[in-house]
Amino acid sequence: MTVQNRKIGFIGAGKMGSALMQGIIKAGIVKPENLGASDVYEPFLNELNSQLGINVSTDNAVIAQASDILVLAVKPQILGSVLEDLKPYINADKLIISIAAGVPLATYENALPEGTRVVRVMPNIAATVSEAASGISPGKNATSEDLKTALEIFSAVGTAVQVPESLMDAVTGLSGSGPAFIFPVIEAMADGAVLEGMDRKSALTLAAQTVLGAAKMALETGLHPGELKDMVTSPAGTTIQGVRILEEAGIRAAFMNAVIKASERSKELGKK
Ligand SMILES: NC(=O)C1=CN([C@@H]2O[C@H](COP(=O)(O)OP(=O)(O)OC[C@H]3O[C@@H](n4cnc5c(N)ncnc54)[C@H](O)[C@@H]3O)[C@@H](O)[C@H]2O)C=CC1
Ligand SMILES: O=C(O)[C@@H]1CCC=N1
Repeated sequence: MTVQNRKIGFIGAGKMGSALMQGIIKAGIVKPENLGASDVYEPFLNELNSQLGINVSTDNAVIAQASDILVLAVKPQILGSVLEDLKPYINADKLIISIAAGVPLATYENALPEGTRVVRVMPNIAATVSEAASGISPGKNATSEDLKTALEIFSAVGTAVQVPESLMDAVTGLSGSGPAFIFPVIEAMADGAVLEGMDRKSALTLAAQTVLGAAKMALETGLHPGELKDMVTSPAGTTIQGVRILEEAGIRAAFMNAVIKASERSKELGKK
């Protein structure tokens, strides 16, 4: 069964919930009238209702009852109380998809009624522009159809891969948090060009397109990133001078450590 004609509800319509809803509507896999969202903050709901034409409510129970697929998009820290509130409205006919960082599948399976079908997903904010990178792990009661459903939803807003649950914290540190590691790179590279005299708008356009182009080459050529770097660095040229500066600054260790630290924080959030 495809997701078309099934009702998808979001509990939490903040940054990630609304990014996903925008991406899903843009992809056309679900009609706005089959999409719903609840949040404690009414202005977010009003905006989504007027921009996307989806159903909204400040009552989680209303959205939970109306949905075949329920996406949990609230902070991990409040998930426990949200699961308690939702419990009376959940049964084995509904598929629960959670995007909360760190929280293990077992937490949902233990908190919700016996047999509840849960899939854990870690997407990223680029769902807004249909370029999310998502890791997906099905829970013990999820069927192969449920996994297909999750893959269909998250492939519609970018690229989605199934990963063992043991790697979900690594997915969180890498692609979940990753956009926030790259935005400062774009900003800082643009700053360099501004310092050289370029206007800010052109500098940001060129910096962002450079990141996009490099990412596309890595994905489409399948070449090792080191080989791609070698294609740019002419002997005694400009690039190798910049590469040396980045290596002196410890850029590789900095990025590795950022991913590791974020993954560790994901593990910590899951223990609460
Ligand atoms: N922001 C991101 O890039 C990503 C976030 N996530 C996960 O998505 C989840 C949401 O994160 P964000 O959207 O960034 O946070 P956010 O703070 O923007 O959104 C959370 C929303 O939940 C609402 N909320 C609070 N209590 C509620 C309740 N009792 N019932 C219903 N709604 C309630 C808030 O008003 C808020 O709009 C988190 O679990 C996070 O780990 C996952 C991947 C990427
Ligand atoms: O920072 C966070 O906790 C969330 C999870 C991944 C991206 N944002």
